[in-house]
Amino acid sequence: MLPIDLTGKRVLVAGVADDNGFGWAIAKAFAEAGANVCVATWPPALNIFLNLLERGKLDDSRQMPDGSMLTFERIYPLDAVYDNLESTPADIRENKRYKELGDFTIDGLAARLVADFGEQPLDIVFHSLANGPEVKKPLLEVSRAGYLAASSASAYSLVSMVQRLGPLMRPGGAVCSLTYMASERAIPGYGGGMSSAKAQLESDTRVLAFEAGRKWGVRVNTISAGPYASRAASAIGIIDTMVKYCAANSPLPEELSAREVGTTAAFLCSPLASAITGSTVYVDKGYHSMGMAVAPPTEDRAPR
Ligand SMILES: NC(=O)c1ccc[n+]([C@@H]2O[C@H](COP(=O)([O-])OP(=O)(O)OC[C@H]3O[C@@H](n4cnc5c(N)ncnc54)[C@H](O)[C@@H]3O)[C@@H](O)[C@H]2O)c1
Repeated sequence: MLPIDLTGKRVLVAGVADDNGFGWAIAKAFAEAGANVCVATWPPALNIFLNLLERGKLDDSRQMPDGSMLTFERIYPLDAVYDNLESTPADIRENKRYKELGDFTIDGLAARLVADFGEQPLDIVFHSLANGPEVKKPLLEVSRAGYLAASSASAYSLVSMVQRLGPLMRPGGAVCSLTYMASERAIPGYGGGMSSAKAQLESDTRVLAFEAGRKWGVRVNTISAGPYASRAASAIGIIDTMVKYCAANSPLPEELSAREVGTTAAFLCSPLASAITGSTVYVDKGYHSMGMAVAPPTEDRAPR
């Protein structure tokens, strides 16, 4: 057998706050491949996530195929909009959800990883986070602040993470993120400048792959996932329509599962993918390859 074997590797998955999103499925796939998994969680969602875990509400989702339970080596607070505490606005540092957490910035995350595990603590960094406060607004109505906030949380966060975590990665390391096809085709309803942020993320993936490859031997890729009804995606307001439309019109006429994104992530970040870098890899049942809709989603033509 040709195994995806990540035994002895440490992964950081940034953007896990429940068991509904891609981040959870990705963390689980890495754990199934034998990696030690740390996660980083947005401070406003951290307490709820810790409570769900403590009260056993996520135990069903924590079940691993071998009968063991998914465990995280560490759960770090992270607001990926902030690079260091000095440049973080006082109202955030003083906010009740943030002030007891220590350094929740990307610099703080890097420092905690070094304090907990030593100088080169990481093999894999997975960026599974995005935020667009005006995502429901069409681009024609998006404010400058909303557009820049989407870019900051959803695109520059990756650049900053590679800048700060790249030096902590062991040789053969891999970085990966999640993008969406709205970066290259117009998807009505995916607003707020999020389409622009995803275009930045994909372009940055190519440039970071070159720079981080030459500097640290680290690979950088992004997975372009099909629509999936996570918590963040539900905020768009039309995610169910997007999921049904894609399932009805894809070469593989079925809904995408988070696990399919997780297993691709495990492969892409494993030594089996050692020659893949700078790529946008579609995990969308082939929808990106279509040039014409087959049919609108209707009740009698429901996806399998
Ligand atoms: N769900 C989809 O249809 C879809 C499709 C393609 C790509 N994606 C991408 O997948 C990634 C994961 O999203 P998801 O759909 O699994 O939803 P999700 O809600 O599970 O994940 C988004 C995470 O980002 C976190 N987050 C938001 N702002 C943050 C910040 N400033 N700092 C740190 N964390 C922050 C949230 O707390 C949440 O945990 C995102 O990049 C998203 O754009 C999603």
